[in-house]
Amino acid sequence: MANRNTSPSSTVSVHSNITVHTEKHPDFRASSSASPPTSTPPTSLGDDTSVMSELPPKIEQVVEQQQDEVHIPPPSKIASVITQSTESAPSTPNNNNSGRGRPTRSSRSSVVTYNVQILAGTAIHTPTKYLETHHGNVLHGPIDAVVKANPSPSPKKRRTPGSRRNSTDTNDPAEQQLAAETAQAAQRRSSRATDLRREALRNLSGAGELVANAITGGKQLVQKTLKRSASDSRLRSSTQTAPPASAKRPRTARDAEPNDVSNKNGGSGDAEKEVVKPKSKQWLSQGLFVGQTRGFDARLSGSQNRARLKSRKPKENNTLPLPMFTAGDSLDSNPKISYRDFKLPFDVYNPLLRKVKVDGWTKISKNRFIGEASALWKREKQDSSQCYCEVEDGCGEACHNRIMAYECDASNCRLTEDQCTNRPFADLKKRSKSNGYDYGVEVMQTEDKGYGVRAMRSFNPHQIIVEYAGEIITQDECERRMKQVYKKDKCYYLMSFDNKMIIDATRGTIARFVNHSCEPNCEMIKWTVGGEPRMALFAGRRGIMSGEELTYDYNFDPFSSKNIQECHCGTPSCRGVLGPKPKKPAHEEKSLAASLVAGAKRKLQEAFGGRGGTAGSSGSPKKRKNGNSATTKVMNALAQTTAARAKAEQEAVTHAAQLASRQNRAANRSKVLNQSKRSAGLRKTTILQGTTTSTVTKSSRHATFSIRKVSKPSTLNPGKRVVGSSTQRIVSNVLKKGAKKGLPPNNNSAKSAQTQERDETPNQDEEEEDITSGSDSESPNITPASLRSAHRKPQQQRLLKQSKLPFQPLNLASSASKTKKDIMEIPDSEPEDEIVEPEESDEQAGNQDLAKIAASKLKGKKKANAPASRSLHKTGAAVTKSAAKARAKGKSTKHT
Ligand SMILES: C[S@@+](CC[C@H](N)C(=O)[O-])C[C@H]1O[C@@H](n2cnc3c(N)ncnc32)[C@H](O)[C@@H]1O
Repeated sequence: MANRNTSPSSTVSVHSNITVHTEKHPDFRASSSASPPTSTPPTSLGDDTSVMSELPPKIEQVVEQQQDEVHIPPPSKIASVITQSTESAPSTPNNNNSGRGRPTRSSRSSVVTYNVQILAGTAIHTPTKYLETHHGNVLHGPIDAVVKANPSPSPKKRRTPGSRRNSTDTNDPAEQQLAAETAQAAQRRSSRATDLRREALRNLSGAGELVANAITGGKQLVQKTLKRSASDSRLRSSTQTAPPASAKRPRTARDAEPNDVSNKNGGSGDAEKEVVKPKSKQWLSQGLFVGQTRGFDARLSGSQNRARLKSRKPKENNTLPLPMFTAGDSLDSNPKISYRDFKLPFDVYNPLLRKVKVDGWTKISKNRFIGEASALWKREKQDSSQCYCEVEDGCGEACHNRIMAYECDASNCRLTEDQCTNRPFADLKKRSKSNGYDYGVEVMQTEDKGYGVRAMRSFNPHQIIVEYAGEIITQDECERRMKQVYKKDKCYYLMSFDNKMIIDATRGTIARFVNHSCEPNCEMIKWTVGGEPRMALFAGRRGIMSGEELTYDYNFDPFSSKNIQECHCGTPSCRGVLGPKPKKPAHEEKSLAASLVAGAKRKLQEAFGGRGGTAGSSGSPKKRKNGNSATTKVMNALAQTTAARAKAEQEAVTHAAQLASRQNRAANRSKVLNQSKRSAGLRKTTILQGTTTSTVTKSSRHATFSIRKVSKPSTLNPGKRVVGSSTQRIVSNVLKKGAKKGLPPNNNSAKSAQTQERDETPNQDEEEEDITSGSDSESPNITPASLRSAHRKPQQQRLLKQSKLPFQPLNLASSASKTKKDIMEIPDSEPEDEIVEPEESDEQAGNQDLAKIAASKLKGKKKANAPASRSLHKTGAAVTKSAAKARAKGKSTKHT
């Protein structure tokens, strides 16, 4: 026993304390080791010597025989035997000292303990593998039958799973296991009985007859039990070579395969063949759908259906194969196919909503006024917006409301809810009523930014994601909370809102958890919904993929340096802190159009308020407050203005040159025309013949061609004094007078002036008098382009802008007055350019006039600038008023 093998594979029991000599049938050695580790605890008996060695050889033989026959006595009988033996035990010499407290070794060994589970065969925790190893070779039944069934057992050979399968001839592992377990249970019961019997024998070693009787009785009992168990069909089937599984019909042909093979190899014949035959599907032989295939169309005839079936192409499989099974293979097998990256939907790769529980977050879904905020909130209606979109537009990108960040509703949009696509907050409301994936965001735990929010679905570019709502508080309340309530907090949920109020989302929507990023994927935008401002998080221009963390740029105002926080957004352009966005240089910020508008404004200021943008900007307290950035802005603006001015000057010069060449060409043409017309003896020419020839010639040209064209200042030839009393001069006079009277310039006066001109009054004084008298005689022929163009204020502005002349509102009067002056400056050498190319439109004509003015202005820029502004103020009430208005406007703009 000292060298006893205690390993689990040992065939010697360490618990039963019985060593059975099994020379005859070494295979049976294992039967004594049936008791698992949890069975009867070891006693001190037999540590040195085998009990069996003390047994008389006769008894040992009996035991051997008993074992060979594998009789299992019922436990109750055995117990009675054991009781008897223990009762008789004190009479044995080993128990002599029982009266002195601790009993002797041998007496202690006689105290039998039982493991009821083992005895009942319900101890299922013994590893099956262990049991298989040790009890697989136990045979059951009468010896004769066993010997018959196993004529030449190979005692040393261990059973492998393969060999076991061969012996059972089944492939169903469940059934194999069931059979094995049943067999093992039976073995356990039998071996336990044997063990107990042996123990009983050992205990009764000195009991002589009693023992012999007991054994005999026990033998009978065991035999009876064995017979009973042999009659049990399950036990019987477990010991038979044919597996119990074979009784069952296999479900598939594959299941049946091994049996088929065994049949081919001389298996058990036709009966078994039938057993392995797979189930055949039962088809309907009657009823409505008999004979119809899946694609059968009842409207077609049989042959048509067949033809259709034949012609049908195999359906293309559009289902996305799961990448974990196929993507790799596909990539390897077909390198020609190009694949694109994709992401699985959030609910596929992350199917469960993660409910992160956040302490101290009271969720509210609507803005709530707190304290004074409600009283101080300005309730007057916000600026309204209206859209005029058509149904086809659907309030798309061009929708006025959308551009102005106003939500469309019945009051400001003609489209219905279904037609209009500019109702983000209404959409959000709908979404919030559906499931979590529709709503689309959830709180997550980030690595180093605390909580965050991630998308559980994809969002289109600029689609609304979630509203930022909370408590609306005043600035005072905000300061109080910062100092008192949130003193120790690291995270703030405060956001500037409308009416100088603040949204505190400490109690608010999930949007409060959205973290900052210097390269964000969302934007926080204020919208006007039903006349009220509301903040919401919108997807950026790239849109959002499911699973992405949502971020926006806080443009954070830390209030004090104490609150400056380190940024962990980890983007390449991270600014390092949760600070405000650096201001972009003005030229980057503004579009070309915006800068042009700004330039025009500046010029307005120059014209009305003083020279240069610096003075204007310095007057702005707001800009002064802004410090460096404001200065930079002004400097940039100045640089821009200078550059634009230089460019415009260049353009004006070019334009003037073009005009000059055009005029030359026109003059040449007119010479030819004049010659032919002179010969025709025109009336006007005759009238004017009393004056100088040259005058006649020229005036006749005027008379002939200038009825419509003369109005252009450029067409006037100031070199000819007589002709100097041209329409323009008259117009300017009329306008001047009108302006002096405080009258707005009107076409009538201009027209009357031209009517006068039509009469070709030779004397300028006369002319002027006539004009003063204000003859209103109208001529349908007189619609001078110059008058129309002169009335086109924007046109003038544009040209003036080009020429960089100071802006002149109601420029008509001043330009007219100056025209007169300018005309005087134009040298005589300028020929009859009044005969303008007939193909030119009125507008072009006007342009040319103004361009000419511009060109002449450029000649003496300094000179021109100063009187211009002066004349502006002098020109008349209308001008003064508008100038004052414009100036006031410019100033007020600065101050806001
Ligand atoms: C509106 S809360 C955002 C939710 C916050 N992470 C939380 O756990 O409740 C703003 C606070 O989040 C933290 N935070 C947000 N974005 C961050 C970033 N990019 N880096 C570091 N901290 C950030 C800052 O502490 C900040 O005060």
